[in-house]
Amino acid sequence: MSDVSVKICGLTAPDHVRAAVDAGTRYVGFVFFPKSPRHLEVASAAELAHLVPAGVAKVALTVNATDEDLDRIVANVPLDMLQLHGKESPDRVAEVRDRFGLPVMKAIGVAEAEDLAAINLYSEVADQLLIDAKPPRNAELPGGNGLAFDWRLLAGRKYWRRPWMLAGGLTPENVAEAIRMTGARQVDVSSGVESAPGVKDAALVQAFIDATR
Ligand SMILES: O=C(O)c1ccccc1N[C@@H]1O[C@H](COP(=O)(O)O)[C@@H](O)[C@H]1O
Repeated sequence: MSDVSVKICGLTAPDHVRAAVDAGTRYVGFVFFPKSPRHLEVASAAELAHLVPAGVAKVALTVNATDEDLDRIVANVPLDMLQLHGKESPDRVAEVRDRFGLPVMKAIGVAEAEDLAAINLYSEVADQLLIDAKPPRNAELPGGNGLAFDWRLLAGRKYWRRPWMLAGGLTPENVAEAIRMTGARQVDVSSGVESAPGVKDAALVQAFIDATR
């Protein structure tokens, strides 16, 4: 299970960044979605991004963002990747990738086997895929709900065409089992390392990363 890369998503304060970096994260995620308790204004995200050392990738998470939204984020926040976590079509993913010149990770919600078809579809246009639990109907947030899906759906299917991350309801307690069952080489967590919505807990962040090793 060595060399599993971790993304700690939804950092909202400088001490969150320090906790994630000190614990050995490979990616940090900044959320730009006003309904989320992890939402950041562009200026705050820029301040946090400047605390991230080289070697740790800075990811902007957006949901059905317009070009105007993305222009503002990309112009002001130093970034390494865009995470598209809404209902962006394959054409829109390709368009964002071309227009902004950054690698794009497309989130795919999974609840049942038929949802996996989207993985091949988006593999044509995205640089990475994030395989997350499908949000409940009428959920306020399309992710960050602390919900897991049935990891058995991914068992034996680890060789997708693109690098992928496992997400959804991961915690320090269950991440080792999730990696074992799915073969994931990258994992992403938000609410599972928080003491309250939007508040990352340094001990939980450390425990999560330790549990992936
Ligand atoms: O974290 C959020 O607030 C969020 C908002 C809107 C879309 C996605 C969001 N988070 C992403 O969802 C995964 C899973 O979250 P969790 O670990 O189950 O809480 C998270 O890693 C983010 O990439």
